[in-house]
Amino acid sequence: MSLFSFPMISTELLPWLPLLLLPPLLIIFLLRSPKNLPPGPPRLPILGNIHQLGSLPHRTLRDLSLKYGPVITVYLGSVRTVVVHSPETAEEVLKLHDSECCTRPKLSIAKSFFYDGLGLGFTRWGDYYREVRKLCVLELFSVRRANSFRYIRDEELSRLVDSLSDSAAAGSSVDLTAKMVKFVASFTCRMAFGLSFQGSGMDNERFFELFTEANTVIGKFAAADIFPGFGWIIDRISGLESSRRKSFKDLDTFYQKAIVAHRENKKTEEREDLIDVLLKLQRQETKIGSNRITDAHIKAILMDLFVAGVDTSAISMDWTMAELARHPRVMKKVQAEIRERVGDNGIVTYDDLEGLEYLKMVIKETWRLHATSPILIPREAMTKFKIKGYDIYPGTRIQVNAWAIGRSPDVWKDPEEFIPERFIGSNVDSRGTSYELLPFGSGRRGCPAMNVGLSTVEYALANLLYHFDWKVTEEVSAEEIAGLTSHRKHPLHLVPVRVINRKL
Ligand code: HEM
Repeated sequence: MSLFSFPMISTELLPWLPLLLLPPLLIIFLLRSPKNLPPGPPRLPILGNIHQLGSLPHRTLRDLSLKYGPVITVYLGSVRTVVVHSPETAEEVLKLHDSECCTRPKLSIAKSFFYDGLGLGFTRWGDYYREVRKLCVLELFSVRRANSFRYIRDEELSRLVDSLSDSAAAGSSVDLTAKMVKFVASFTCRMAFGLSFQGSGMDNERFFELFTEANTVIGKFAAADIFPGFGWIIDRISGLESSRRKSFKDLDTFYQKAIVAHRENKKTEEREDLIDVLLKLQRQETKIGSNRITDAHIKAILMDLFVAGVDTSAISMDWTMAELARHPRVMKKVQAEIRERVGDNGIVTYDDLEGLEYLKMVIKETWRLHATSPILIPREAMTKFKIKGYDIYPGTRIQVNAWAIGRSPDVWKDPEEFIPERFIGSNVDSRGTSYELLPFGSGRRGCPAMNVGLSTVEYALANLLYHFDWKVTEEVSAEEIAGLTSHRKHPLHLVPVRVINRKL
């Protein structure tokens, strides 16, 4: 046999070839398949564990963790996902190994809705991400900038209180859920776009509609993210792809018109809004990484701001008011605190907020029971590391079950009860340094705008509780529906009773 000829296999052996190849293939498979993974439930081919997760995955995952331990592996289709369920393991992910798993997985929504990773929330880790986050934190979410928009929050709050006062005078019940979403959305719209625009046919009402549509589309589960290769076909057949495309196109057109209106000086609001800030940076040829700021960058940042900022703040207010309606003792106590501090000044000011200790406990207790983002936004491991001794391999998706940690009997006494007093003398903080309570996440991917979120929620709630008593005329349910965020299932209907008569 020449040195370069292939060894010949006798023709009688050919039918047995598959059988002969099986043992070496099996050995290769076993050697290559990852070892020492966190435990988890058995999975089905193709589907993985997706059929077990149900409509409220944070609850199902918590139940699985009771059986398998605080770190579990589940498969979303073919995507290996590790979910952690205790403060210690959350700290391992968000602090100890933060730098090794601070990227986001490549999700289809990032490409189709978030300008292919030009924004923040769904952008992969890297130089670009670091630069865009720095720009947002310094220029858009700073305390100084937040303070410059206080007047908008005041005006929108005054509008909300006036409309609630009208309902109070008529003795009629209001859909407080809708009113609070509208309050946050209007505030955010004015902060980003200014009050109104001339000649372009757009207004904040229209944007509000577009935004509501977008939230529905974004919350929907995409097959492309768990069945790489063929999931996109399912999304196309189910109509998800086309509804995402339509919603994106509508918002993109809206943002573009807003940018052009600003360039042409057609906005009516005198004061500087966020588009002004971003356009100024564009004119100054400021760079994000090696790129000059384009309109696409500005639109991507606006998209993040609306998607990440409006829903989360409004949901936090909604759950708090619902829990207060369900717990009259706590409602009375928090109102007494606010009214005693503010007296007949006619408005709760930002300075008053500092002294409202019980209100802060009420909000924390609400976030403990109802994490706005129950399993946070997924991360992805970039290197191999260990959590609680288990091996986490690059490419593994990682989720932190903040909802389960908030209800863990290992962490909290009477975890299912709404007892704000549990925070008296406790140093558990909501800003991402206490892993028992993670309303804003933590680490490199934690919420970059928590100051804006916290002050909106505290300020609005303090004033709603100062100006009105709230009569409960129907059962207030704590049922939830989960998407990217966790909403209450039924709108909150309460009857406002005006108690402080001085106008804002
Ligand atoms: C009470 C209000 C808010 C709550 C409870 C909240 C909560 C969160 C949570 C849980 C995350 C995910 C953190 C993680 O995965 O570790 C997040 C991320 C984010 N939030 Fe907030 N948020 C609020 C307000 C806001 C506001 C007002 C804005 C913008 C104006 C905003 C912008 C963002 C952005 C851009 C991200 C993505 C960060 C990244 O991936 O790098 N949030 N927020």
